[in-house]
Amino acid sequence: MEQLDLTTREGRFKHFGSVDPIEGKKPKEKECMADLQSSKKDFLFEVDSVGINNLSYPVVIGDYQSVGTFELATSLRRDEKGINMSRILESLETENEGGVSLDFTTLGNVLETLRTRMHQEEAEVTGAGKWYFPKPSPGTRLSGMAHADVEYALKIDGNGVQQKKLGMTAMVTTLCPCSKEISEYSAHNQRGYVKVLLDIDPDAELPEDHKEQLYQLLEINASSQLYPILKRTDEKMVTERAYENPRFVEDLIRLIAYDLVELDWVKGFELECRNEESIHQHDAFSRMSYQK
Ligand SMILES: Nc1nc2c(ncn2[C@@H]2O[C@H](COP(=O)(O)OP(=O)(O)OP(=O)(O)O)[C@@H](O)[C@H]2O)c(=O)[nH]1
Repeated sequence: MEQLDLTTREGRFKHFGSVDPIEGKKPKEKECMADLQSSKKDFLFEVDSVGINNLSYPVVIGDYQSVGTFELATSLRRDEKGINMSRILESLETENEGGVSLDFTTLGNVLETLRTRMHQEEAEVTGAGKWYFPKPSPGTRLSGMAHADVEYALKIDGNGVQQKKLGMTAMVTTLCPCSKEISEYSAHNQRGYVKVLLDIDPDAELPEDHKEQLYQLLEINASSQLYPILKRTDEKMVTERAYENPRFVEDLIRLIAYDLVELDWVKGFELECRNEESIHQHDAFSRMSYQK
């Protein structure tokens, strides 16, 4: 039995079962290693998308750093076995300046680098994260940090941008019109989630304040809005505003859809409203899609 020195880390590791590495027969230098991914023959099909997802990576959204989640991929030709996946992260790193800026220009740069380094025709990315921004209360104008979830999706090929999508999920207040109508007092209300995925015209000029525009039209059509800081005077305002503007999930989705159709940089959209019902254990939802 080997006498182990438990005062050293090496000794403790062996004591707990670690073994020495073997000499091995396979090459250790990169030039001598098999490169399976790059092997060429007829692999039966081309592949639409191959890459990585569920990647957590720092992002900058607006004025703040945030935690991003990414999916990045390229197409793959029929005569190639695989892609060199390490180049995906290398491409993302080229735009890392205290996080990757979540906007179409920066993501476009990442995709151009990726497409070139990977020698593939198409490249695509979806980057999502929480966008933080200051939001003042409706009466006292006291500002606190609010947030909405945003998603930028881009797909390019040798001819330029193929697909450009902008997603957002915002939280709102909805007050039930039926409950208001039938009850002697009060009306049940709840926190609602409005989720939109916009198909953006690649040729149109995307306004600088597109996030703000989108957030505003998602929440302004609801019964009332959510605020970080509310004093009593503010609380009275939002309570009464909700009572004055009752909305079913059906009302909300139609009112938002009207505003979205009016945006000239939007080609189409998928929209969902979901209420976490305060009088049920289940939720209520409405969903629609629209192409101009
Ligand atoms: N294609 C492919 N790669 C995978 C898969 N699973 C893991 N990998 C990756 O294989 C990568 C290593 O391969 P490459 O990126 O091709 O490394 P390399 O050939 O030394 O890189 P280059 O010098 O850029 O050619 C690692 O980043 C792994 O994440 C898979 O299912 N398919």
